[in-house]
Amino acid sequence: MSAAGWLELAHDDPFGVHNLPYCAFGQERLRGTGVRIGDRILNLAAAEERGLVDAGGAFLGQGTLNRFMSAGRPAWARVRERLTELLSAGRHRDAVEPLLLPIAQVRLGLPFEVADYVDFYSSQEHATNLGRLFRPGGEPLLPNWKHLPVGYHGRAGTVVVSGTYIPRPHGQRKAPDEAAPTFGPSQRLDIEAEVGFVVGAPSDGPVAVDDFRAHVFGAVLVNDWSARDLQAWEYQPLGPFLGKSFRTSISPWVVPLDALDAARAAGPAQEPEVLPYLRAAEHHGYDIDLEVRWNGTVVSRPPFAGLYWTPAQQLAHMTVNGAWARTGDLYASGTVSGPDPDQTGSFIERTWNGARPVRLDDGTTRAFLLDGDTVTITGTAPGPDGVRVGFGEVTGTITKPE
Ligand SMILES: O=C(O)/C=C/C(=O)CC(=O)CC(=O)O
Ligand SMILES: [Ca+2]
Ligand SMILES: [Mg+2]
Repeated sequence: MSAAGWLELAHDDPFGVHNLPYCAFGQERLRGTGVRIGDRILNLAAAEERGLVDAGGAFLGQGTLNRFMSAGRPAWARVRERLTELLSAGRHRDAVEPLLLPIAQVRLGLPFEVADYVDFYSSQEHATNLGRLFRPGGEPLLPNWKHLPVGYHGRAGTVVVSGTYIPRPHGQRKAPDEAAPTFGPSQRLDIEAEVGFVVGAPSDGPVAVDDFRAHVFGAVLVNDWSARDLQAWEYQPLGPFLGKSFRTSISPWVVPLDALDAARAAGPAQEPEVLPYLRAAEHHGYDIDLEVRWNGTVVSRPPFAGLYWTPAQQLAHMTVNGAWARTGDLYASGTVSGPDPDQTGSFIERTWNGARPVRLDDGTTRAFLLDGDTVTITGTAPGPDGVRVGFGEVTGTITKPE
């Protein structure tokens, strides 16, 4: 048997047995959860019903991953080991092959029900750029920024799966030189390329920074669509509100944390030293390469590895006040921006507030999003033996206001 097993996938398929991201799918007669292998999905309810996998019934009758995610790390590890065996060892082929569905034949849904949604602000380059753009003349990084992972609570109910259309939001906006606000469709619609982490095992209080792996199930790609004109007028003093809550898109695949072991990368040096509750025994982030396409043209390649605050620190901070974490809690990294202009995770940075429009392959130029524009964010990370781990994509197209 080759390393790629009976499925005969290419050795470097980013969706080989080293990855195994989970999803939820639904169509008229067929609704359930699955795990991706190559360009197919193993129907997990069918696999559990036939006794091929034992997740304590967590896959049966479920159109969402929440129940399985709540089962905790020992169950995730056991199921992952079993799935690896089923999808590698030739003796399982006859039982498993009939349960594989081509991805093209299913409608991928939101993989989990989002409990709470939190968005951080953890890229120093992004925070510095936005500080300059939103608060010119002031110190771009506020005094708290290097002491705690700044974040805000978003709107869980408007998190949508990749492929969902994004209607241009309406709202109030007021440019500094205007006397009074006006109401209408956003004229400065933007994206934010991020990585989100989802809580599987709940907590009844603070999650210590070293307990990250016991609670976090996996990671998704996030596009935190942002209406900059609405945001600039409304955000002080309480932070982002309607400028970001109209929709947030996530990828349909939840990449298990276990698939990202080879992508662990030393976290950044943190100076000044952080308070004890943010100090991890093993201070690490993840080396995930993002790519942002605007109507097909690659406009940016944001590097997640450079983020100042790690996902473990974010979760510890989010709960340190005594708040518990629930299954389905989604917390996003914040916009991922590197130091170079073509590494920025938002268009307000990429075009410097519209001053430097980008040219797309079709010869047109853009500052902010037009109706009909499509943005697709993809991501990959290092896996075992030089093979990449695929995150797939999160994509969305802007439609005229509803
Ligand atoms: O600097 C500000 O006032 C606001 C910045 C953001 O757009 C907030 C946000 O969504 C955080 C992020 O994605 O990094
Ligand atoms: Ca954001
Ligand atoms: Mg959003």
